[in-house]
Amino acid sequence: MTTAQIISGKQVSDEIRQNLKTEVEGLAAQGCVPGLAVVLVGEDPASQVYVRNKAKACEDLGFYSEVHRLDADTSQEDLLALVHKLNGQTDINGILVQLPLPEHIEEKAVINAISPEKDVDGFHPVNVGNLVIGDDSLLPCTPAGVIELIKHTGIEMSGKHAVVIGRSNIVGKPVSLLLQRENATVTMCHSRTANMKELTRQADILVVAVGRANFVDASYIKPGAVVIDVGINRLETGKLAGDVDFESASTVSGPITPVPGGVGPMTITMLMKNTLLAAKRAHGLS
Ligand SMILES: Nc1nc(=O)c2c([nH]1)NC[C@@H]1CN(c3ccc(C(=O)N[C@@H](CCC(=O)O)C(=O)O)cc3)C=[N+]21
Ligand SMILES: [Mg+2]
Repeated sequence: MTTAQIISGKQVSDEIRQNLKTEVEGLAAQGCVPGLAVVLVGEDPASQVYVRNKAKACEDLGFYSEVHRLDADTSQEDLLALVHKLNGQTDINGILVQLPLPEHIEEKAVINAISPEKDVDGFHPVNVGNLVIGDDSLLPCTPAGVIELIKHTGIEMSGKHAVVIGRSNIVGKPVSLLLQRENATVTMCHSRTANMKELTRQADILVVAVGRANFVDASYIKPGAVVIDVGINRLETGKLAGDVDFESASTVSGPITPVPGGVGPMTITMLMKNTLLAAKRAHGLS
């Protein structure tokens, strides 16, 4: 039976968005309206949903937004030309090119083409470098959302053992850096880690980003540990599953995120927060 506290990403997200909305109203009076451009190449159904959610979030918050839907066979050259155009548009403060891109397009070339000041995904090498150094940067959205959710539990990160499963550039690596920034002691596990359970069972905070449905069950978890599930796996049944087997894990864990309704909504909220920050910087207001 689940006795664990469920961390509602939806609820935390709504609270943050309410604050962002208030700030946007104040900025509008100063002639600053945050603008986000979302670029989608091809017709991946999951991407369509995310892009729609992002456009809706913009509308709810009073942002200006543009959605550019390009054919799956769009050339890299044409995509880069659009990015350059958006870099030059003063009504656009944030640019997000939805990943993954079709195989004939080199993702790195596209990410590198986005102005670091408009890189609201936090994927550009300049922003990644600033994150590593600890300088001001636009933080990657999912990792920033994970930290917000942990903060929301009220559980102190400083001095705690945080274990991250996964070492991707978009989640595992940056979330490890952010946890360190919060003074946690961080262990990173990945597919070649030999004694994974031994490590995860020592975790006061466990962040799971492996991309495998229901990979982590109760046997990985120290009683009372905070568990953050970054996984979004679409099952054959059409249902969404996390990387954590919630039913099992929540019998031993402390506060734990569900999927859906956990990290996902926070990712979009952090995107909005980054776009607002980029807009303020562009207007010399931050
Ligand atoms: N350049 C780029 N930046 C991204 O941030 C990016 C991307 N590409 N490609 C795809 C992934 C995935 N992603 C999600 C965002 C929100 C939810 C989300 O809102 N999930 C809801 C459920 C949505 C549903 O029902 O499918 C939830 O977990 O409650 C999920 C996934 C952003 N991504
Ligand atoms: Mg989630």
